[in-house]
Amino acid sequence: MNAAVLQDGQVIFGGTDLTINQINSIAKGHAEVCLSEKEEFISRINRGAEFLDNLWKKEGVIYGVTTGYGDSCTESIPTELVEELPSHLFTFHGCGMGEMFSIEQSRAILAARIVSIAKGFSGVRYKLLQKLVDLLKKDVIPVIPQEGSVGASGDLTPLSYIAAVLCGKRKVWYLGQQMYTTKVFDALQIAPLRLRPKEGLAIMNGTAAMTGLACLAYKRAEYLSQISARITSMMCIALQGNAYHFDNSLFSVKPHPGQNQIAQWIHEDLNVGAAPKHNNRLQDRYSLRCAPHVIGVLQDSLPWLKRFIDNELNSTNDNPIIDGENEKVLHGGHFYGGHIAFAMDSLKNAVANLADLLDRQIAQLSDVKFNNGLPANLSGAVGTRSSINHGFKAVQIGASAWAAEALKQTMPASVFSRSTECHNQDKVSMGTIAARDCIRVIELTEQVAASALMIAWQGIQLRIRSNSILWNSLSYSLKNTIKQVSDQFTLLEEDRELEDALRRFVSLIQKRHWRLYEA
Ligand SMILES: N[C@@H](Cc1ccc(O)cc1)C(=O)O
Repeated sequence: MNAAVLQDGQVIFGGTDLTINQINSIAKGHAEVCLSEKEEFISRINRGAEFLDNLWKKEGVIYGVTTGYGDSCTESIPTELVEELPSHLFTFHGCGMGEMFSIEQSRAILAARIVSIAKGFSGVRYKLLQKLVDLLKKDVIPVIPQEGSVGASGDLTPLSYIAAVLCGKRKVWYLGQQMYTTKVFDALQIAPLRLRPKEGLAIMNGTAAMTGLACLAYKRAEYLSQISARITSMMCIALQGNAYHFDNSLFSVKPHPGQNQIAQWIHEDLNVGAAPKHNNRLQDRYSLRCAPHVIGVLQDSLPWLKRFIDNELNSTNDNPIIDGENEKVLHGGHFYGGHIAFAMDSLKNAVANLADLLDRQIAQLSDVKFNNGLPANLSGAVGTRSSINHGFKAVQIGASAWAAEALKQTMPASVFSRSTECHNQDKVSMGTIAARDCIRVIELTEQVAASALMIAWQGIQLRIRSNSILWNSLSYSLKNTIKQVSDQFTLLEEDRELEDALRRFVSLIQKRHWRLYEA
């Protein structure tokens, strides 16, 4: 990877926990990755693999090594076929369907799997970890179809694409293209690996697909919470709303810290002092007045969501657990992604509520019945020209469609558990479906936020043009965002196609371009 873009420094796998931010940096190709070369780490990893080898020689039976997988564990594998077993595992799971995960998402998934295996309880060789890290280093990224995981025997099918690629099979992303793995391996002189008995299972039997996605979703949601607060402030100015709805003493009696934080940010943006003794101003509609109560649900959820994701990311999500130190093989269900499933089901609900909130704010601002004297659909056309111009009418309709589509995706996935694999997997998490839904909800909400930002900016510009607000009365933070939008967008006077501008705004949200709050 180009050294010039490695702005986030180095990330070392092995020995320490990784953060959600580090997974995001790796996904974006902004971090240089390496594997710990500490003697103690290398020997701890290898001890697990050696212990397994010795145990196999001594006892002759180890689940997933000398037996079939899952419900087929009663099948014992003749010694001469044991070596072939791992390649059967990734081969029969080569049945993923649907769209492919993006390169960014696939890097996050690969990185999440390495974090888990590097905990040292998966019974693999150090060499396998080296090979996995090498893929990231050389940016040779497995192509992974999105569909086919129930999220509780691990993400078996998606992760089979990582195992297969290590062995030189299937396809990889390289230089932005999908290419056959053999071709890229030949060109880069990467030798395919032959998996040792437990190694196929170690790569596949965990929650890395949903967890990698969860790390990406978390970062985007965190930003959406902040930008929704900033947009609400702009909407409040444009609608000439009641700034005292965000007063500090009002919020001191409702002690949700995240909700208070949002109210405080909006209050500071609005540049007003403490509420007067008696406030005659009318109460605004809920999408303004209750904005901290809606955005606050997400803001207050971020800490526990982070804890769930951090813990899953830095866990050994595998089975069986190989404890080389104490020479134990522990059988359990650590491939079960219940925490990520619940986190993603919850996150998509909280985020979709932002789409809904912003869509309602847009509706108020576009409608002359509610917008306190602004033109219909925020059109900036004047004189007779205003009769043929329709301003943001279609963008408002679009925002309603995106909000509805986001809300429609909030059905929890985790409640759709179904018994599968001959009733061995009779309760599963569906966490990967939850994470994919969550990403989609986030995408749609970013579209609504992009429209809301544009429309709120137009509302403020129209107020400035008609002298109903003064530029100098605005807070530093609002002026800053308004200037940033002015660099990207000019006042909508005559109707024009807004698709390109909207797409640019969405991408600027994803790049965290808009300067928001110091949390
Ligand atoms: N997750 C199962 C293993 C398994 C692997 C592949 C399968 O197709 C099914 C089950 C376990 O550890 O018990």
